[in-house]
Amino acid sequence: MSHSHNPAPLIGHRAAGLKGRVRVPGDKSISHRALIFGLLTRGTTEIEGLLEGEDVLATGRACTLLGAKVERVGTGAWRVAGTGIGSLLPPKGVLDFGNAGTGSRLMMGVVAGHGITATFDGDASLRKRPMRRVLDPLVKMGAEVVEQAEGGRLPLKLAGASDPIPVSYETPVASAQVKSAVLFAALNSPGTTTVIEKEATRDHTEKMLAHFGADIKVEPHGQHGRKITLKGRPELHPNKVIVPADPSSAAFPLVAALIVPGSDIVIEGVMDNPLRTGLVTTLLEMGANIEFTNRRTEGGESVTDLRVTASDLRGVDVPADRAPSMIDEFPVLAVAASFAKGTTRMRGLSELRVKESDRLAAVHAGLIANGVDAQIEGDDLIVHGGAVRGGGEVATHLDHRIAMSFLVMGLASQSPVGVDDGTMIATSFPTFVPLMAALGAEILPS
Ligand SMILES: O=C(O)C1=C[C@@H](OP(=O)(O)O)[C@@H](O)[C@H](O)C1
Ligand SMILES: C=C(OP(=O)(O)O)C(=O)O
Repeated sequence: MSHSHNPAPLIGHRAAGLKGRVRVPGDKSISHRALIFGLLTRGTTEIEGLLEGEDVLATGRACTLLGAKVERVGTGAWRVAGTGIGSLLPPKGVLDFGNAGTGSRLMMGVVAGHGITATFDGDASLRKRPMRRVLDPLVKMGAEVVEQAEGGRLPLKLAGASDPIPVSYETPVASAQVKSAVLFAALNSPGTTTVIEKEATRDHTEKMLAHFGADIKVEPHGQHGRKITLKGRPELHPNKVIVPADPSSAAFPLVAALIVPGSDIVIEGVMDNPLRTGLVTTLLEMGANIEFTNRRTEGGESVTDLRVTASDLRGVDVPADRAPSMIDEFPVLAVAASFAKGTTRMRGLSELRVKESDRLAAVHAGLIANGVDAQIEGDDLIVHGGAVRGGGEVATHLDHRIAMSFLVMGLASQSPVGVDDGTMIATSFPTFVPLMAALGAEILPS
């Protein structure tokens, strides 16, 4: 499927202190999964606080093509009438996931576990991303890759197995998408599947499996890992999903408030699942003023309000084993590090090379374009902070997080920072520009 769009360049201007209270949209990871659980549950699943971003909407369309009735009943309020496990329909069209790695890979797991054939496609960014990491275990479970672009890439056609073979699978990369694809395929398997991860990654699929009544066990494995055991063919029961605010989106106003002098903001109800809080941990080590108030549980996840005031940051060493808990936050951490006193070293970033863009290269290039002294050494990114000149135009390579990170940089640099295209921001945070404006930040078309 060819996607072309008109790039919309944006520019972030130097701001006076940011002020106000905001709530960022629902978590993207949980939103994708909520729709997929709706599809796999017979009966009606109600969702509150769904992220209405392009990535998640693409997953909703795929669920419709696979037989669900997906209905928007209010802002963020959705209803999914599912077919149930084992009863998906063969899709009449291509499953087009646009820019979304998560939607495409999770749905490959769903399709692999059913006796149907589906074609998966996406935009120019998604077509470059590696899919073998999910296809390898799914083929072990009996699925067949009928057609694929070179290197196991999209577009590809996948024929699922009507009786997927239960497996014991150790994920070779720290990836919640790979883990989740195997678990979704295993849902229609006549036996018990085990997934082992050496390093724990976000556990939303596991939590939601339990929430919908599946028989799942999660145990510690080794020093940082987990072993997940799932019994196939459960009868999932419809259960309401309340989606908490996305910590990966909260990261942008959070870093903005730290680096813009005079800022004092509150970001409400941010999910603080410990497998998602690596950025906050790191910023606290850097000397950030972040207060956690009103901690409570929402939709089975712990959430908290974050009060953030402008801070004098200092450079730190970020250990590689923290990377999975902040994998999408490194671009904006690199921006925070640019304003910190001293050097920040972020270790073990190889996975950044296979996101919507090669984020290691894109972040490095953006820093250099704005006068920040930075190097890549192996899989590490090193940023020497201080006053940031700005004035650069950053190539975003169809990557929403690169766009938002450098617009945030422009709010505190000496000269404004431009990005060549802001359209991809709509994939994960469609209200980013107005939300930042409500805090007093000027992000304008250029
Ligand atoms: O499972 C998920 O919802 C996600 C997992 C991560 O990807 P990987 O599994 O490739 O690490 C993350 O980068 C992505 O934004 C969302
Ligand atoms: C990596 C990301 O998403 P995905 O893999 O779903 O495209 C992201 O949102 O930063």
